Amino acid sequence: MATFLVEGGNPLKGTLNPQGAKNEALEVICATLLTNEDVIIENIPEISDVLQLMEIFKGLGVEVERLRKGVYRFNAGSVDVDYLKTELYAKQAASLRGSVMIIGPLLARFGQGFIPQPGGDKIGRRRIDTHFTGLQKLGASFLFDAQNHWYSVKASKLRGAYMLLDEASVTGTANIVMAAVLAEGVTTIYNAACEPYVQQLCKMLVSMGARISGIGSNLLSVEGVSSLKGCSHRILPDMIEVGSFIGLAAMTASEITIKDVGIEHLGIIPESFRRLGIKVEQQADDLVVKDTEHYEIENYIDGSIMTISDAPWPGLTPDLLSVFLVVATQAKGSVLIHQKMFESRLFFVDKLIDMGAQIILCDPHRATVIGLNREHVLRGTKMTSPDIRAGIALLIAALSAKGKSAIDNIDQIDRGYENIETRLNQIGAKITRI
Ligand SMILES: CC(=O)N[C@H]1[C@@H](OP(=O)(O)OP(=O)(O)OC[C@H]2O[C@@H](n3ccc(=O)[nH]c3=O)[C@H](O)[C@@H]2O)O[C@H](CO)[C@@H](O)[C@@H]1O
Ligand SMILES: C=C(OP(=O)(O)O)C(=O)O
Repeated sequence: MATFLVEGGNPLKGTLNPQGAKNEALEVICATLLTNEDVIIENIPEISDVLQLMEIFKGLGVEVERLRKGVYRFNAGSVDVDYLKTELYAKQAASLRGSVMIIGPLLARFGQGFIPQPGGDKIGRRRIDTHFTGLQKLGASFLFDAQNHWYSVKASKLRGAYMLLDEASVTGTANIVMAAVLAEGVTTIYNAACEPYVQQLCKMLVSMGARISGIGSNLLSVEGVSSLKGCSHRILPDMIEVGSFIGLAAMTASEITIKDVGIEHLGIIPESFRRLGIKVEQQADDLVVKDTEHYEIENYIDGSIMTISDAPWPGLTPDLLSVFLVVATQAKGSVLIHQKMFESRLFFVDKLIDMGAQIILCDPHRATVIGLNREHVLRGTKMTSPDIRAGIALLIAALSAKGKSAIDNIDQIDRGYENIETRLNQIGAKITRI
């Protein structure tokens, strides 16, 4: 397991280019299984989760060709479904969350799909019931092998159906849509997730010949077609990385320009940082963060303490709450961070408290942060990255801290941020990978 050694306290200045979105990449790569024609995808982040998914695809017999950095050709003309029964597949699929999304397309095209308990962040219970109830509605039979933690689906034919999802699951909606595009008849999905990742997936499917309406809403209608063709698709900038960079600039009191952010796809994210008092200026499609020596958290109109909480899109993504939390530690004022979706994502605050932050962990879902207004800078320390987003939050804390820090288990950060130390060192950070 690699470690980052971080020398904190250096001001950063310059421009950062966000990578392509991890969660969109995982969805659209899975969608390439739906056609026997070439699909070209641009702006793929070359991060460990995505590279691991590509390894699974190669095992399945999919041609995966790197045309140039971030641009890949996929051809699923011949797929060896028996690969799903190998031990290697079980190991690979269990290492990332995104692997769960091969089920829908494989079921649609080959009548079967298997998946072991998917991996991803260990941030609390992560049920996948919604995926399977949706696929069952389309006519699939479902089996769960509780002893080996294997989920499997089978269907000789899928038929469109109406369904009201029990929760707006992001990967669940993706799986169901990918199955429905090749089902016979119309599928209506109510309470669908509509994060930009899902919107982008649907747009790519439409360019492959699928018929989907309601894209961007929580009511999707999919009229099944008999086959899909190839297409070219470009992945959006990673909104979580954009948010992480806003947090980094504020916390280190730096001036950073974040280029080509895809502003219209960021939803409530920039405004939520502004509510912490951070000046986030829009210049064309760039965001500029500056003058962050002091930033003051807003209160509600009645004077009470503000809450920053997550919600399904267009609410605030849960994947940025760790960054909001760390940024609040140097603000003026107090805020309640309420992570509603996941129950084990806030425990990393212990490390921030060791560094001198004033945080009360109220319960596994809620933490109150009392901002220090830079009257005391954080102190460098030794820490471990428990998950991808706590990892980046700890890296931001270490970069703002006085003295040296060591962050272990940075493989977690590598899951979602490409060459992060190289990119941050280019604008003045001092991070060494050992
Ligand atoms: C690979 C990928 O794309 N991962 C993302 C995806 O995970 P994933 O698709 O696994 O997450 P889900 O959307 O299924 O659910 C996330 C969590 O929120 C809960 N939940 C969800 C919807 C809802 O209306 N109410 C509710 O409580 C679920 O029970 C679960 O605990 O979406 C999550 C929620 O944005 C993100 O954190 C993950 O980064
Ligand atoms: C929770 C996340 O990822 P995953 O769903 O892949 O574990 C994340 O990206 O913050």
